[in-house]
Amino acid sequence: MIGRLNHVAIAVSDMEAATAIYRDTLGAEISDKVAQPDHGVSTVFINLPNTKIELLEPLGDASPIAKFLEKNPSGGIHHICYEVDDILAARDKLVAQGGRVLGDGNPKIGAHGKPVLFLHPKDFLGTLTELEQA
Ligand SMILES: CC[C@@H](C(=O)O)C(=O)SCCNC(=O)CCNC(=O)[C@H](O)C(C)(C)COP(=O)(O)OP(=O)(O)OC[C@H]1O[C@@H](n2cnc3c(N)ncnc32)[C@H](O)[C@@H]1OP(=O)(O)O
Ligand SMILES: [Co+2]
Repeated sequence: MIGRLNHVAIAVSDMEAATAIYRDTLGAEISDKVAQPDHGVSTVFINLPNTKIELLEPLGDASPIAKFLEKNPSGGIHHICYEVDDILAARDKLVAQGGRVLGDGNPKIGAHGKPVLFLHPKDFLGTLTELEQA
């Protein structure tokens, strides 16, 4: 079902400090910061030869990453994102196997303009898992 690793997301409380680490210390090229109001986060992407790193900073009062950052104030790996050829077929198959899709169960448009959905971390080895339509 799953295909390419699209991105690994890291939650951060200070985006400027985080981008400085990737840009200045690790020598990576970073994207502009983009507000994603439908997702309660702001994002910066780091394009690597084989995948991407997504830096996430809370946006608004009800950010889904707020509690994670309370527990991990210096930041941490928040989720991984796999591409799938057919996100609705993947969702239906996972739900039929007892997997929990977060939110209302329907895909939302993600940071790359494609449908995404999230799977509960307790069903996937303690790892919050995002699926993105390829
Ligand atoms: C920019 C758009 C998009 C893209 O295109 O890339 C994005 O990436 S948006 C990214 C942000 N959006 C989301 O994360 C949406 C999905 N997330 C959620 O619905 C919630 O964050 C959550 C996963 C349901 C967690 O909710 P929360 O209220 O923060 O915590 P809970 O108390 O309900 O947590 C229950 C349980 O799960 C553990 N947990 C929580 N978050 C994670 C995590 N990121 N990785 C691993 N485990 C996680 C939490 O510790 C609790 O465990 P126990 O303490 O053992 O009960
Ligand atoms: Co993501």
